[in-house]
Amino acid sequence: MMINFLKPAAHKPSLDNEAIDPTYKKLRLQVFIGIFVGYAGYYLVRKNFTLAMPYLIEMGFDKGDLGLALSANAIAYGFSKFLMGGVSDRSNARFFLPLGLILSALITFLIGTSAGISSISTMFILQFLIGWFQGMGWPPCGRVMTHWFSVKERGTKMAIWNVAHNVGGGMVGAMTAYGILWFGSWQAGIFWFPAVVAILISLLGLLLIRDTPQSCGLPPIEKYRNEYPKNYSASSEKELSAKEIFFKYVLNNKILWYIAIANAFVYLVRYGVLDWAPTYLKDVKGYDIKEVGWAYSAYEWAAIPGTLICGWLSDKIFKGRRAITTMIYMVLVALFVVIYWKNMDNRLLDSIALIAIGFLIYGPVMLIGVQALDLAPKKAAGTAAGLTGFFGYFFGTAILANIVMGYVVEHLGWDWGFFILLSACALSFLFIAFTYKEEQYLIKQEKKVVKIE
Ligand SMILES: O=P(O)(O)OC[C@H](O)CO
Repeated sequence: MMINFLKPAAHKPSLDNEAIDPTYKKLRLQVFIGIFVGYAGYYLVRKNFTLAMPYLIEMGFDKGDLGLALSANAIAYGFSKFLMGGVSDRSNARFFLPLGLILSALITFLIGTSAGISSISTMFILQFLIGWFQGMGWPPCGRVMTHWFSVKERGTKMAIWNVAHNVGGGMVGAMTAYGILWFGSWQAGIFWFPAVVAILISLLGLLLIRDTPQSCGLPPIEKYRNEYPKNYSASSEKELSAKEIFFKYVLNNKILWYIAIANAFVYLVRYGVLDWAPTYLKDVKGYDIKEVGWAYSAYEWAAIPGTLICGWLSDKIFKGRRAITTMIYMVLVALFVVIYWKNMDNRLLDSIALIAIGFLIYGPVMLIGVQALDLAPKKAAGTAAGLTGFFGYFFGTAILANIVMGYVVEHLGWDWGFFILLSACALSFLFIAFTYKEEQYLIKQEKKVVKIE
């Protein structure tokens, strides 16, 4: 049974005609800022544990055991993004997003206590909880996006929103450094300071986010923008049951399965390159730790322009065709993976290759989320994106990028590791290509206008 305060916000009587446009404009900006700041906040309390690992190793904990505790984060996140996506689709985004953020922050705070780091099993459980509560972040953002922005705007708007996670992730390092300096302990810097800021951000999210336009006395976005996607009708505004969401609209949607499988391979490249970059650069190419750190953060910062350009291209140049945009990006990713692999003596070229991969890979990461939102009814949007997230994190990140790649590199060498990354580029291209035809149909249908009340 749904907890009462989390239920989707009730529709309000319509505002006067002249109030609709200014209110829509104001609230669209307001809810967008709410989900941007809110999702950046989620990344402040996402993987702080990785920053604490050197201190924990000094305290005598084993690297492998700490890695195991960390893996609980990605595994729980994968399951939660899908299952909590189902709950989010039937919840008020205004309360759901801040609730997950507060819970993530509280657990993060707890990890910073001596009880939180007392044993590997405690750390495993706390990492699992963090991953689980983190899964409550993306789906309400997807709900807000599909209810406040039309299909044609989503490439650009999602691209801008999507950089929130790079901004949040990028700020953790600086906050940690200042936190240690100001508060005098690594626990306070790594865990407590970001957790307190995340709680403040969750209050801001509560203040800014609104569930649906109808809950503010506004018409649905399709009517406001006069843009009606395939199969849209008045019944598209009805909240769905969990059974309808999972079995009618998500699990039997063949195209969503293709996208989800493609996402596993895209995430294999995202984390296969990122997580192994420090080891590869240090062990194979002889980089020192400072150079590795620079290359590592350049990969993340390059994501911001790369994502924005990708969203713009998919909306303006490819007219909403996400598949072809992703396919082009994945070919270019493969090209720079080859350069990153084969170049042995030019450090500038290494940096260019890593920046290019970071610039390019986050476009497909974002567009697959957009495609999932586009292909499901908006009342099932969070679950649809959650299915792709589950494949991305459980199979792509935890199993393939971390475990399989680690084993292959250890036993067969880096050439085989790169063979896996290139195969992932090819397979993501292939599975996205399967969605190309359906997307043409979707875009043609969008031109037909279906009148609703
Ligand atoms: O990997 P996630 O689930 O945090 O999502 C990151 C981006 O927002 C994907 O669109």
